[in-house]
Amino acid sequence: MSTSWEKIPQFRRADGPAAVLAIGTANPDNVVYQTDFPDYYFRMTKSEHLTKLKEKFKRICEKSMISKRHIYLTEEMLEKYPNICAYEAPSLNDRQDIKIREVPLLAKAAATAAIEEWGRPVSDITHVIFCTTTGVDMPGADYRLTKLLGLSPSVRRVMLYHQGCFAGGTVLRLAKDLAENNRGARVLVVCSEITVTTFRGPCETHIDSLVGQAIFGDGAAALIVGSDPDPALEHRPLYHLMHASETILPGSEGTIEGHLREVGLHFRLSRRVPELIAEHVEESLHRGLGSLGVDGVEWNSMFWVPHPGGAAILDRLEEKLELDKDRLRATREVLKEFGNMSSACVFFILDEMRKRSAAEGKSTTGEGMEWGVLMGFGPGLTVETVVLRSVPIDPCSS
Ligand SMILES: CC(=O)CC(=O)SCCNC(=O)CCNC(=O)[C@H](O)C(C)(C)COP(=O)(O)OP(=O)(O)OC[C@H]1O[C@@H](n2cnc3c(N)ncnc32)[C@H](O)[C@@H]1OP(=O)(O)O
Repeated sequence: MSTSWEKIPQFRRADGPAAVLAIGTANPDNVVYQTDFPDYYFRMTKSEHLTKLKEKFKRICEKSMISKRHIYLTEEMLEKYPNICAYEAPSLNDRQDIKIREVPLLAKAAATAAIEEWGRPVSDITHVIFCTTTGVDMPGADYRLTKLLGLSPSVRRVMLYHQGCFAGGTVLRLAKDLAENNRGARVLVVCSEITVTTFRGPCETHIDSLVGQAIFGDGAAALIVGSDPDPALEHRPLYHLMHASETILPGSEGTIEGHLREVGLHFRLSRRVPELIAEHVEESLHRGLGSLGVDGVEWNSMFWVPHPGGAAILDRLEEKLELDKDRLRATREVLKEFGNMSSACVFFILDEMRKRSAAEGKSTTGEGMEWGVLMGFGPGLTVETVVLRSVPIDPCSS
């Protein structure tokens, strides 16, 4: 049987830009408070004798601007896995067993919340993008999530392992391309991060690892992304994805690295990271906005969603861009309540921002502003920049 090209249905692009149609988040139940954490951490890792190091850790925790974090590993679990509490002991098998099971479960909780807000059946999801820093496996966490949610076996999946904190921007960049190039596509995007692979005891000569112990937390966020929302079936979109780009910062090689070993994931974090990000941030912003023909923007007239890698990064950004204190309010709130949840963080901020904007009677989902920017920072040093356009808030719907 022969088919002529003319008879094959034409695949069409969407008319409008991709948009975030719903957001859901989830965290493990176990909460650690930053004020108690130095005592807890040095006790659990049997490191009480390292008194000077503990004092330094206290200083880092105090300056982190974090009040609490959700962490999957409880005291009971840590007692069961002494090698996870050591600085360097073979522990990858135990870590992997936990992550392979728990990362998709946390993702399911966030995805379920997003799908519920979206309001359409799971059978309408056409694509899945799953992102997690660790827990690499075959078939992957994307496969497990597909099964857990009962998605179509033919849903088109993309799995991103081991990217790090910039990947909140990466998944949006991919989702935008998928949604805009496949008319009717509805992309479930999930970032699920659990610190089981990075938790380890302290080491006097590896203070950057200690910084990681003070700032990383666990959480998952899910979005539904699609173009041309159907008003009969879907709510108004929350944010339009107008432009997405990625770049490696010059002179930044080796400043953030993560190496997977028998002992888990070892992090390298240079003190130069906040300064490097601030030094180059305007280049990324001009590239993104310039591509849209938007020029001469006053930075305080935009809404901001930078990955809160650490308090110092936010401080340097504020200084460099001369941002008013209010501009990073949602970002600082997420850092305070959850810590650095790697790729998932930026979506917690979007969620916080749109809810707060509605609660405070702002005219748009972007704190009353029209244009905004979401930025991911991570290993490389890689920067993802996504230009967003907010959506008017219907005063009758809040
Ligand atoms: C995982 C990914 O892919 C992406 C990521 O998000 S990676 C994480 C990115 N985050 C960062 O790079 C952290 C940025 N840093 C910070 O937020 C802050 O420096 C901090 C909260 C850690 C400390 O706050 P601060 O205001 O800078 O306090 P500061 O007094 O300078 O530092 C506290 C102590 O930590 C030490 N310290 C801070 N950063 C350090 C680093 N990267 N390496 C080693 N030591 C460090 C300081 O030397 C200092 O020690 P002393 O008290 O003995 O002098």
